[in-house]
Amino acid sequence: LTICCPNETILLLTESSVVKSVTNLVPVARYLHKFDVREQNVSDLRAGIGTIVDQLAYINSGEHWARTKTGLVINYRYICLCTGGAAKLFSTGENELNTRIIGIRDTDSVLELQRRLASAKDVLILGNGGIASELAHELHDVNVHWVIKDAHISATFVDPGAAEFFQLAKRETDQTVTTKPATAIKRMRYSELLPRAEQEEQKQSRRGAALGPDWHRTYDLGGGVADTASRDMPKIYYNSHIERVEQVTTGEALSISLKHDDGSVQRLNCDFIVSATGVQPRHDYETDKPLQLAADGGIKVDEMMNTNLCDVYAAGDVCTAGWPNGTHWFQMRLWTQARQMGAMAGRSMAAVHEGETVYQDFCFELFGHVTQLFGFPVVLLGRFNGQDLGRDYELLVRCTRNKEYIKFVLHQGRLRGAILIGDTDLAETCENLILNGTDLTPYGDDILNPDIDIEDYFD
Ligand SMILES: Cc1cc2nc3c(=O)[nH]c(=O)nc-3n(C[C@H](O)[C@H](O)[C@H](O)COP(=O)(O)OP(=O)(O)OC[C@H]3O[C@@H](n4cnc5c(N)ncnc54)[C@H](O)[C@@H]3O)c2cc1C
Ligand SMILES: NC(=O)C1=CN([C@@H]2O[C@H](COP(=O)(O)OP(=O)(O)OC[C@H]3O[C@@H](n4cnc5c(N)ncnc54)[C@H](OP(=O)(O)O)[C@@H]3O)[C@@H](O)[C@H]2O)C=CC1
Repeated sequence: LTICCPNETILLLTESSVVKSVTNLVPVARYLHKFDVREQNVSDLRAGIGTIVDQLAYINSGEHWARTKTGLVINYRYICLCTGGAAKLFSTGENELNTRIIGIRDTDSVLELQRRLASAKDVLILGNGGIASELAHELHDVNVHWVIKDAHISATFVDPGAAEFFQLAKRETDQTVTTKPATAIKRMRYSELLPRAEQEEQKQSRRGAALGPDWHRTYDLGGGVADTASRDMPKIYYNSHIERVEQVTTGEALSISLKHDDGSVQRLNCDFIVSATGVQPRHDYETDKPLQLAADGGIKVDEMMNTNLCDVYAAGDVCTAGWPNGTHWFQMRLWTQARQMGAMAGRSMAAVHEGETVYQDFCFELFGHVTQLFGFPVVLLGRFNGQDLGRDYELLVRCTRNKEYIKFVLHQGRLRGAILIGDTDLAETCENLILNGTDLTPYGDDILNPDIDIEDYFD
């Protein structure tokens, strides 16, 4: 907004004085970027943005004003809701036992994880997505029990072949605990700027922006078991779910009963559970007219990031894409998409303000995500796991043990998705092949022949 409307008043209302921004933005392909996320104090934000540290409590969209939790009333012309999400936690239904279940969302939740890890011998990770995969890779000096519903690890991101690649690499490459930078636990959270009175209150709801990429590089996630230096893969319980959680009568541990899909039951003990079981959109404020929500609880937005309320926009984890998904795009609650949606909302608000027309950004034509899993660079493109392609697709895989894993998803001879693990330099080629719909049938398996440089060939 500051770029599109440099002369307008722009106010950032945020419940925490720590805000996150993208830094070190590096293009990986035409529409793909990798970046770091840094925390900074809201007072250090660029000129042109006013800031108020307070919580949004109410929006009167008819009269264009909002009220904060401390009673401040703010008149606005346009408002964009970027209030993110909260960890969706597994619950035992018993409050006492639920105190032994934690989620990971923001800086404070990681500090809580560290606190519990310090004396833990056994920790259970529940879930098979981004956070669980990162914890499985980063936790050390503690017995990790990884409970997943699927037949392979990291199922929200990769297929069984890539999962096997990661597990082999973890076993075979030197995974001794790489000592973290000597710095003590780097408190990534500045001391709040709030008056003392509110500091107490703030402690109750100390929330902040979700952690985003590289969070685990800044924290030592070591447990309380004598230094077992190695970073073996956790003990994995496939096709399983938690059936019962009880307090072990003698002592502190939890007794967990797992039920496997084949009907068998297994028991284990742990000190606490990390529920890495997804995100629920967070909009704990009232509005004069009801916000239209999607089935997953997100605020429904159109391709211009409009909600159903006049001049009210939404972007990031709090919203759900309400427009017909492109052939190669679908929503995933990621920093990658939060950043793209925020930029789209800003351009959309500015266009309305200036009486101009703006079109949906091209980035919503193709799903792209750059990340790291188990220490490998990973690029996910298009329908990388055959999402919504039914059974009517074929896979072409090239794998070099502990070096690279490349999977092409081909539908009627055309590339529809790709998983690129390792330094493959194929991201831009795959972007083009997906977007151009090039018929690859004539090339057969040669398309992944390591002796043929397809980057040059299709350049
Ligand atoms: C552990 C973890 C690791 C992740 N790793 C990655 C990764 O490697 N790559 C990736 O692409 N994505 C990753 N993600 C996902 C990514 O962090 C989120 O998709 C992204 O942060 C969403 O951005 P957002 O701005 O929509 O929401 P958030 O980052 O959650 O920010 C929402 C902000 O709104 C504030 N807020 C909420 N309610 C109110 C209110 N009523 N009034 C005022 N302020 C309010 C919150 O305090 C927060 O500052 C990770 C998430 C987690 C939890
Ligand atoms: N490297 C990256 O890009 C990272 C991205 N993130 C993002 O941050 C957000 C939060 O991460 P995360 O919490 O891992 O969410 P994810 O959506 O990545 O994973 C949630 C996992 O929990 C499973 N699950 C959900 N409910 C239950 C349950 N009751 N019992 C057992 N398993 C359950 C899901 O299975 P199912 O899918 O079958 O429902 C899925 O495997 C996500 O949007 C994620 O994409 C987080 C970390 C790293």
